[in-house]
Amino acid sequence: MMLTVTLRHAFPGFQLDASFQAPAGLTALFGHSGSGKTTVVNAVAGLLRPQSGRVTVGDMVLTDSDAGVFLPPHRRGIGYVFQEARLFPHLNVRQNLLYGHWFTGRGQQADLSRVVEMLGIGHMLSRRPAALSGGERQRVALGRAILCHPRLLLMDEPLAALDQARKDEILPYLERLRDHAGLPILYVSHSPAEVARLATTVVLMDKGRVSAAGPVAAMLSDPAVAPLFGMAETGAVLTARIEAQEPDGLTRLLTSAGPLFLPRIAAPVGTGLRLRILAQDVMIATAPPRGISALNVIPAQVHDMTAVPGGVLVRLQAGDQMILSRITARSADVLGLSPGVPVYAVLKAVSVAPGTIGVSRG
Ligand SMILES: Nc1ncnc2c1ncn2[C@@H]1O[C@H](COP(=O)(O)OP(=O)(O)OP(=O)(O)O)[C@@H](O)[C@H]1O
Repeated sequence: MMLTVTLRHAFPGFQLDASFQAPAGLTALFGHSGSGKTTVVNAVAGLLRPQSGRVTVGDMVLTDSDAGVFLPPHRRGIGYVFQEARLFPHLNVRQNLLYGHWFTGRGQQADLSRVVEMLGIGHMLSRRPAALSGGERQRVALGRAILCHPRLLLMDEPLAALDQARKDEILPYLERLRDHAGLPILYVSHSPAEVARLATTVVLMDKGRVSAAGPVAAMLSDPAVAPLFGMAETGAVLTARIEAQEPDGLTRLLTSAGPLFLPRIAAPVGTGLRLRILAQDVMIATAPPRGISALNVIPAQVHDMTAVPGGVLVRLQAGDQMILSRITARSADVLGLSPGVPVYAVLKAVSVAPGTIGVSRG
């Protein structure tokens, strides 16, 4: 199932001209305030009729200006999750989940059980929303959206109103949804950390246009794109698999670039992970360093170098993955770096915060 979007719409002083595709998985719509994200979401939802455009999910046409098609919001089969959960305060969790479902059959029961289990909300079914934390309320809102059997989920900054602890609590459920629901999720976010952890596809918006779009790992390691997330947030995403839990408290990971050691990650051997490695945490050496505390020394090759404010962003090819490192121009010069030069990327084990590590299927 794929969402395809082509939109043209003019407001006084603002022109939207955006096209992108969102495959199954989570597509993050990312961009500055005023870049047009909400306008895109409204047009996909059917709240804004674009002056011209076409929106389809699978073989279902939601909007087609040429053919005069414009389905109203309630006929689009879209599940919504907003910043605030918007649950009914007088209904308990179970009633909130089932709101809008008329018939009670065995299929529906099985559905409910599956969703309740996926979101870990079984123990709160008889509680009212007032007795839930913000994160728990958002899980119920997710459940309600899925139980309507949507073709597409629209999420507009669903974590923005939560503190970090509540965000951490709900992120694993969003990962499960992304990996198991089998439908496109269009997810508006301002947070590079969320995009790095959750997105399958990233669509970058700038002044009403799509300035770049593609798979998350390629997007976040692209020197032309990464700095737009902010220099301190610039970093590549690596996929890895837990290979062993070591007796001294480290977890040994396998990546295509070689082994990686991080402080204990509480997940079973074999679990697929997604690691966000910030460019400012990666050092470069031209010979294998000795007598150094950093545990991770990854053989790599300079792919390209881009001048950025305060230094140079070096893209390193390690195995079939890309790592970014931000160093000063002087260091780049002293090391004699240029494309093709073999190097070692050096990473402190503790620089990858446990809360930023994502779990992915496969
Ligand atoms: N109904 C409207 N009438 C006129 N201008 C509008 C209307 N809706 C949006 N705009 C303009 O379109 C531009 C894009 O707005 P939009 O809300 O889509 O941006 P955004 O990327 O979602 O921003 P934010 O991250 O702040 O929510 C803005 O300049 C806004 O003022």
